[in-house]
Amino acid sequence: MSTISEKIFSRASGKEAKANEFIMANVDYAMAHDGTSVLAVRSFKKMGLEKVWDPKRIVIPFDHLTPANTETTAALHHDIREWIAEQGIPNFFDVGEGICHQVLPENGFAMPGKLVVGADSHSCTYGAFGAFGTGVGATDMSEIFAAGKLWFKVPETIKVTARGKLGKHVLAKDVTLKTIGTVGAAGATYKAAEFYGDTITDLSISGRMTLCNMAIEMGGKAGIVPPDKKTFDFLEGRAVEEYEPVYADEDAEYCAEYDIDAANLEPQVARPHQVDNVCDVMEVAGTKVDQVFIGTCTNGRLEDLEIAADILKGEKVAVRTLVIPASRSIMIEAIRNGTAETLLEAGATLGTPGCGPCLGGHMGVIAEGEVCISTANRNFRGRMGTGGQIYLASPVTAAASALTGEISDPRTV
Ligand SMILES: CC(C)[C@H](C(=O)O)[C@@H](O)C(=O)O
Ligand code: SF4
Repeated sequence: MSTISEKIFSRASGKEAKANEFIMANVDYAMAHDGTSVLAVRSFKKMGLEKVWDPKRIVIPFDHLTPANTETTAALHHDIREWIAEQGIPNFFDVGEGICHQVLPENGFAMPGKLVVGADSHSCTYGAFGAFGTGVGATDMSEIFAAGKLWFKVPETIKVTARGKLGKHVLAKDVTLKTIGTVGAAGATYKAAEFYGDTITDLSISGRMTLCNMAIEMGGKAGIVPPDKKTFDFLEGRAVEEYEPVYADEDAEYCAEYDIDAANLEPQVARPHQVDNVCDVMEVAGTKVDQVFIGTCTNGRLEDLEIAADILKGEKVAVRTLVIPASRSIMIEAIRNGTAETLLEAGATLGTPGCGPCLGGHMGVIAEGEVCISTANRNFRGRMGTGGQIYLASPVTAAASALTGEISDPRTV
């Protein structure tokens, strides 16, 4: 009677692991990006260590401040590149390759049953592939760099079941926001979430990534979709090693259960400044926006860009609209299939694959008093610029709002 998390931690610790126990687990893959690797490497060096435990199991994408925005960032990038070369870490993805949470799955590091730990809170994205993906701080990451293991408290698990076919212009992001609105921003603190129901199995891999990506926004340690044929097809020729899918037992114990009625779901929006401040789009329709941002590890995939392009085709945006593909390969595909051209012709700006203005780093921060509707995962006060207001929504709601210059229900434009 075990949950997916208990099974993954049992394998990773070499002993039967049960919720609330403390265990030492072997990490399958460890990720740090340009933002956090700096601190992890500093702490690693402080321990007086020379070589990392296993260079092949470390993945470092540069995505947060890329291309470098200041001389300080450029110098940090420079130092980390040197350390990566010194350590012989083969899985280094430099400026322009994309956002860590897109780069790892695309390159086959997120696999069913694996323990994938990242020095970034949205590492829960890897749960879309049936992995236990979770974020840790940079100091914890330095321990993993050193020894390949870390202690964990095995989380309890909540079960979220979404049923019903999604209506027109209602997307994975709406299911995600509804789930967070229902569970609450702290409702799943230090718990894993397992996602079930026909709505979830019907989601594309991209949609499942959106859902798992935001598990941390309800406090979740992980968000996991049980792997199925879609997962295995995606991983075909991509997985970097063999993997063993893991499923929960019928009588696994859940600490809470939630049901989401997806059939009657309206497009959702999270209002400033909390991710669980969720409502139907109609409640905020008409709110004037200054900027639209389509991108991030939540919604910067090809499917998201295509959905936006569908709405914007042959039209002109009414406000500045920034589109940032989540990875190089997504950008290439968007160029190849005409999506990029459609977006550019509609007046959107296309940015280098990476995090962009998501956390207020650069490339599209907003001014005091400005409003941005964004496809990202966080709308905290000041995140995209002090005094700015962020509304979170799906790519189709964001694109519809770009057309009108105000928050709009995509079913009405
Ligand atoms: C910079 C990084 C530590 C941070 C995170 O952990 O999530 C960032 O990616 C974010 O989304 O706020
Ligand atoms: S896109 Fe945003 S949420 Fe995702 S890793 Fe980058 S900064 Fe964090």
